[in-house]
Amino acid sequence: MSAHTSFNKQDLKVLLLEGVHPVAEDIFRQDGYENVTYHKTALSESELLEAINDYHFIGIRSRTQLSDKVLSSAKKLVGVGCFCIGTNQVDLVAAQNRGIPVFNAPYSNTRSVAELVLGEMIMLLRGIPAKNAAAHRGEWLKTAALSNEARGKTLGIIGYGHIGTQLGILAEGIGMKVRFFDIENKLTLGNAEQVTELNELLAHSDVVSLHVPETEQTKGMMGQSQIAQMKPNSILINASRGTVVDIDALANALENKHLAGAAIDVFPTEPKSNSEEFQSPLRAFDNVILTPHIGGSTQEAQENIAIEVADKLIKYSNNGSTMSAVNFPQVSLPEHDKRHRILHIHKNRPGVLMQINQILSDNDVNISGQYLQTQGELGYVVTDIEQGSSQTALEKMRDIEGTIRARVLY
Ligand SMILES: NC(=O)c1ccc[n+]([C@@H]2O[C@H](COP(=O)([O-])OP(=O)(O)OC[C@H]3O[C@@H](n4cnc5c(N)ncnc54)[C@H](O)[C@@H]3O)[C@@H](O)[C@H]2O)c1
Ligand SMILES: O=C(O)[C@H](O)COP(=O)(O)O
Repeated sequence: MSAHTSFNKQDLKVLLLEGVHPVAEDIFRQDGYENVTYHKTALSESELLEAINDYHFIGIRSRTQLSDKVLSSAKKLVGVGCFCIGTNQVDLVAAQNRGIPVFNAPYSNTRSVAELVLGEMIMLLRGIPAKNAAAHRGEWLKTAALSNEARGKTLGIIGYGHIGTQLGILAEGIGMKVRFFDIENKLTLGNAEQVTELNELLAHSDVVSLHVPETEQTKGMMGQSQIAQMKPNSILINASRGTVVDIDALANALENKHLAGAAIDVFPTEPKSNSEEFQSPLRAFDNVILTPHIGGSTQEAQENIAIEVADKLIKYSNNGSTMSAVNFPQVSLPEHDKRHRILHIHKNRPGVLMQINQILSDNDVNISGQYLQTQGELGYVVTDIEQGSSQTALEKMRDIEGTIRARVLY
């Protein structure tokens, strides 16, 4: 990674929230970013509105809401790092319109979620949560009623992505039959079987586990009628996003004993901090495992995420590379030692590249490398030039119609 950037790294301010693993702060500092502020908690909207204007980079997890309103106050913001998988807490379009790439860690905590769900599935099939709660109250529920082995049971996975596939393999390892529903045609791993109708999956699964992202289609996808389609005495697990399951419908199904149990890690509304009370109708049920959105919260996952996302933010800051940004044209860039690198982010419209090159030609600037990528409404041109009049060229490029932002690295 080049040690030279147009900004003095000491002047670039980094805000890390929600107790991201401390190795992220170490990585920034080791790369020369001395101005790092670390908070263990999320900031409220009003706190963010007050603070964010000072920062060039922000690192968050799933709690911090980077809305259009918050981003409009973030005048200096260069990049956002979601130190998690989900990016639904960020208004990605608003960030894109401001030329701010958003990075995440799409894989690092997936194994942790799959392992948790496997454990919950075994516990629920044996009726352990209810027996455990009763024992804590002094009751002795020694019975084999509604207590089953996982072997030979059917697991229905909804969303067969990074987590769903790993869960499928782990479940097959203990002798379960795995079926899945996904909107895409997926390569099946092990002996898993893809089904084309959600209702069919629901009707024949002993355990249904959700691993979809939060989208318009997945919001409320497990409502009253879908839960009613589930096999009597089956189990529902949700460690994806809280909006995917209708909690009141689930509570009804548990109340009338249609389901044998559930494990829920994510909720439509979650406490903003560990000191806020957790409210949910599911608290009434001993046969429900309730966890505070910790599917990906293991030491291993959090450290790997911190390394991955901090590296992506630093690479973008130092080098302009946007590989794996979720809302931005992706450009993988070589080092630019001994050259100046101009980054030009603009609205995707014809003629911008031509104007950039005209400016360089008019200023006798020799291009040594050029990269263009577009995504939707956004265009990103990176031009490596021989050292010299990059600042003059940059000023002129900023005047090109449709320019969102431009900066030079040297
Ligand atoms: N509880 C936690 O702490 C925790 C941790 C990590 C991830 N998550 C959540 O889990 C989700 C899944 O993670 P992943 O890494 O497996 O994601 P992924 O993108 O690898 O897989 C998601 C899968 O869902 C499928 N899908 C999308 N919409 C669908 C729909 N309407 N119906 C059926 N399938 C659909 C996609 O095609 C894809 O195969 C994340 O988006 C995140 O919200 C939660
Ligand atoms: O999107 C994710 O990776 C999970 O929901 C975990 O979020 P967290 O970092 O807030 O625990």
